[in-house]
Amino acid sequence: MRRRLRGLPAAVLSSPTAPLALLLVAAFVVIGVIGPGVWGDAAVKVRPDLAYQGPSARALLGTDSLGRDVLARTLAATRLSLLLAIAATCVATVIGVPAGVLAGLAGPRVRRWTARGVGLALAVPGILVALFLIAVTGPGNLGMVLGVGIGISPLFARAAQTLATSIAELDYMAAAKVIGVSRRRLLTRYVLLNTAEPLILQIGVGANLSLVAVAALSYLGVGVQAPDYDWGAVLHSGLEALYTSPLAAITPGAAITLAGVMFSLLGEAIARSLNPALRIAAGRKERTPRGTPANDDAPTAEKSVEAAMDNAPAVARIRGLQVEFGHGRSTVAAVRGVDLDIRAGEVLGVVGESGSGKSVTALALAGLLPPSARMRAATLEFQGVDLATAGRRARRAALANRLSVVFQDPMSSLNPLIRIGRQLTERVRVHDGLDRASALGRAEERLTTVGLSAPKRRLRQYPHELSGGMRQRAMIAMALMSDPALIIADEPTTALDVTIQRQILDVLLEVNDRSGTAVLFISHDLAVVGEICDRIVVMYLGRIVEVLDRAMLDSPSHPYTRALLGAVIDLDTDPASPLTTISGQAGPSDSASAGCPFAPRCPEAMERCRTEMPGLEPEAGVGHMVACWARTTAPIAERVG
Ligand SMILES: Nc1ncnc2c1ncn2[C@@H]1O[C@H](COP(=O)(O)OP(=O)(O)OP(=O)(O)O)[C@@H](O)[C@H]1O
Repeated sequence: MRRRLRGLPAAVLSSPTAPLALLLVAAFVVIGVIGPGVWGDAAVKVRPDLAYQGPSARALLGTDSLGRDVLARTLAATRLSLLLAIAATCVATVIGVPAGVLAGLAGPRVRRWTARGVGLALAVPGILVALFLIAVTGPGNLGMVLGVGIGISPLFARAAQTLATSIAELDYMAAAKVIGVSRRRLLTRYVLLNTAEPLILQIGVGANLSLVAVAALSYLGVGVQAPDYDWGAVLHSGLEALYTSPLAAITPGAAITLAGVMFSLLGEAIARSLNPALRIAAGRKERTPRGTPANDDAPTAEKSVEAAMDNAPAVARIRGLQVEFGHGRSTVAAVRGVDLDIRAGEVLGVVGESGSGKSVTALALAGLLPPSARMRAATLEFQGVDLATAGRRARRAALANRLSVVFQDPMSSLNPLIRIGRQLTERVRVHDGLDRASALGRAEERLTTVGLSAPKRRLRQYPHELSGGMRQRAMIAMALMSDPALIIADEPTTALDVTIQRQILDVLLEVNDRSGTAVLFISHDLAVVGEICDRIVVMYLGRIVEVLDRAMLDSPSHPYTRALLGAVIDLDTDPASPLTTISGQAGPSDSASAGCPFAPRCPEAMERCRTEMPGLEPEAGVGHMVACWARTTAPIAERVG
């Protein structure tokens, strides 16, 4: 914390508008503190005979309707005006921000209803809400502050909800959930910290709105009551003679405007100081349910699956996994009865076109499905713990210690506001109870394992200070922190350039070799999968259509796998011959049909393929399984080659 504060003043000052903001803050603070004492007497001295006088030595900016010094009143009113605006902003923040953040993190139904409620509340002008509250509580500061605060709180709620929802969907939130970061920490260190910058900007704007609303209410006579006065009250007593003595109205108006500018600039400077990229740049400048068995419609044949999966111990066992999204009629079946074992120490590739359910299957295992997903599974076991029936704590403990996820986009996989060292050590400090020094020692060792140079320095850096490849290495190091039994790598190289892709794949393979960590490698790229994986699972529209060893990749059985392979370009591809394409497109209508989902695009489809879903059946070769009528009804001699 101390270290963070070091760069903070520099970052605040690095904002181009910071000098003006600080000047205004200093001026308003001084005037607010000394105002009532220094100008209080002149401000209340009534001289009706001197009403609406122009500037003079006695009253530099003229007088109001009762002959009082306009400048003295404006200066003396500073303290109360600012305090009321700040109090109303605090009320709006305390109500709006937590409500918005919690709604943003809630399930889709709560989120929808809250968004509607906030939308309705936004349609009611804040000043009307304030007038209503004042009518209930009677005129006075308390009713006005509460009224204005409540009136503008929907603005804060809307901003906080939108920001929290967008953060909740980022990979680093998912990664933090997998490693078992507590809800409180998720809220403070992940959501609030990452929404602080725009929220503070919003609070600056909200303070400006409060200031104007408070002044307007006092101007209308329902806010600050005599003998007290704020800028709204000063404006009230000067506006009558706007055309003959404009200074009486312009002076408090100018004070309101300047204070509004101060709030906005201050919000901007503070928000900027929370952005680590700017902070560091500034610093450098200075220094330098368990469900029913799924896939009822298909002969899933658990027995044959068990028979075909060899006897190696499985880190994960999935049977009859089904996942749906949406509600009512607009339901999308993303996973439609998946049976899968991930063996200890293997690199298992999952391939298939976009939308085939690869990621959703992995997310279901990692307990990271979004709230809009409905999952059913006969078995969803990780290291012997049935995740489908285990309680939340048991599930979290099982996953947090031994399962890690490396996501596609290294930009969004790490919390941008927390240093690499802290992110890497979070899991082992929370779960293994390691002290800071030992945790940092382990983090340094893991960064070395994944080939990051100067690991000590990396631990002190923020994610934006690393390149994409370095960030992905850091993600893998983070995944390795608690010696996981399984790493889910969901297209971990897609966002990287080709040379870096190769390095990241090598790191994953080395980790697998060295520590025997199983890797579930999700990819579109059959060439890469064929190169690095021991076994390959091919998915099509939410189903597994083929499981095969790498050695069998030259002679797959399923027409879809053959078509995918035909579309791979390598150095042996004849540039003169046209590329193979798979005709048609995978679509929801295919997934809804009772038959094989690939039948509409399959060159070998028979009548039976369109009406009956083939189950995953053993083929020739150990562990080779295929779901295809053309293969499983072929004569056995043909099947065994
Ligand atoms: N949060 C979600 N809400 C609604 N539908 C979703 C959601 N996540 C995934 N889906 C749907 O589930 C299906 C499977 O998605 P999934 O992400 O698993 O596919 P994928 O094979 O991993 O594709 P890609 O390779 O493009 O990532 C798709 O039809 C997708 O639209």
